[in-house]
Amino acid sequence: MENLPRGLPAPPPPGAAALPPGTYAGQVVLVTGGGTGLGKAIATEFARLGADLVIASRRAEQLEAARRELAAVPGAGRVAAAACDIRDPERVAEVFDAAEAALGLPDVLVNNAAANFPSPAEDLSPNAWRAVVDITLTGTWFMTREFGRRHLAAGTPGSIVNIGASYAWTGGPGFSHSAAAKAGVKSLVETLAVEWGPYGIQINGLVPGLFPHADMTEDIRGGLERAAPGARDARQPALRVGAPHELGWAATFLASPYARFVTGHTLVVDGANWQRRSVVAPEVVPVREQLGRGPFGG
Ligand SMILES: CCCCCC(=O)SCCNC(=O)CCNC(=O)[C@H](O)C(C)(C)COP(=O)(O)OP(=O)(O)OC[C@H]1O[C@@H](n2cnc3c(N)ncnc32)[C@H](O)[C@@H]1OP(=O)(O)O
Ligand SMILES: NC(=O)c1ccc[n+]([C@@H]2O[C@H](COP(=O)([O-])OP(=O)(O)OC[C@H]3O[C@@H](n4cnc5c(N)ncnc54)[C@H](OP(=O)(O)O)[C@@H]3O)[C@@H](O)[C@H]2O)c1
Repeated sequence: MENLPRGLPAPPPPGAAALPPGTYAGQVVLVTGGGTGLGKAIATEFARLGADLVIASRRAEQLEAARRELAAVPGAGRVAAAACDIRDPERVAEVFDAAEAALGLPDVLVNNAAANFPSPAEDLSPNAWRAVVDITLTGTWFMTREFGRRHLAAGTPGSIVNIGASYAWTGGPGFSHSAAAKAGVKSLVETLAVEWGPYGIQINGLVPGLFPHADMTEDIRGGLERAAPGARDARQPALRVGAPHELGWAATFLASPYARFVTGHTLVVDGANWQRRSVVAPEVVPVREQLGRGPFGG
């Protein structure tokens, strides 16, 4: 019988936990951007394992809807929502104050919030560059700094997971701002693992491949083949895209007691898609032509 390529097997369905029940019972997990997309999927898997959750992002209404959804996850602990722009270090400190007062100092920080839109590099205004770099890199740093300072002062251990992107290594034509920011985020993982390891603070990166979801911004969705989570995709070695709960499982492992000797590492969950490079590749189409844009935003 002909052995047809089937791609990587589908994961178990949502609802299964990757770690023992209660792994995060009594632990507080703070997820930025936890009200949408992959952040919500990650928060869901921590909730399933008993964590108390804080989700933080700018839009209060959407956060509240997600807070209710997360509180209904079987096994979930308490769930709090904090409206916050992570570009504002004072607001970041207030989120930690509120989290400490309500639930305790977060044991785990997942830096998932980020900003991105496709643009030819030469078209980016100074403000467009700043918006993406300030949210993705500087916002991640403000959250990380606040988490680190509080744990250093308290003498307690903690674990950070930074959500990245594979163009931190490869560069990202059409996403120069986001790729530069994600390279910075990856660099922070490698630096801080060494600086803070002696104090019991772990920090790792987690890179999603293509994980389509309903909350994707129009800008990002427009540049992709529309596909349902886990759908078949003949252009990837896995022959499918990722299912958001697969990323959630990876995050719960990286921050768990079972990964205590793993730090400074960035785990790529993308079915080897980013390795698909060859000296013979599809014909070059300039980014400006791909995006259908004239020079300098015209
Ligand atoms: C490929 C797989 C990787 C996928 C990675 C992701 O999904 S990352 C996650 C994607 N999700 C998100 O990005 C959600 C959050 N995104 C956002 O809030 C927005 O998109 C944002 C990044 C622009 C930030 O919003 P702000 O409210 O801070 O900024 P604001 O709307 O004032 O815009 C700031 C500057 O960016 C410019 N700008 C905004 N969108 C632009 C676009 N599509 N092309 C060019 N420039 C743009 C604006 O004109 C402005 O510059 P001027 O003032 O000069 O006019
Ligand atoms: N989906 C993919 O295929 C893919 C691939 C590679 C990497 N990633 C990475 O995965 C992570 C999640 O992306 P996603 O696909 O789930 O996108 P998303 O749904 O657009 O998530 C971005 C989140 O960040 C929050 N956010 C943005 N700016 C913020 C700010 N200034 N302060 C606080 N929160 C802010 C947003 O909420 P508010 O707008 O309410 O603030 C939103 O919840 C990102 O780090 C992204 O780079 C995703």
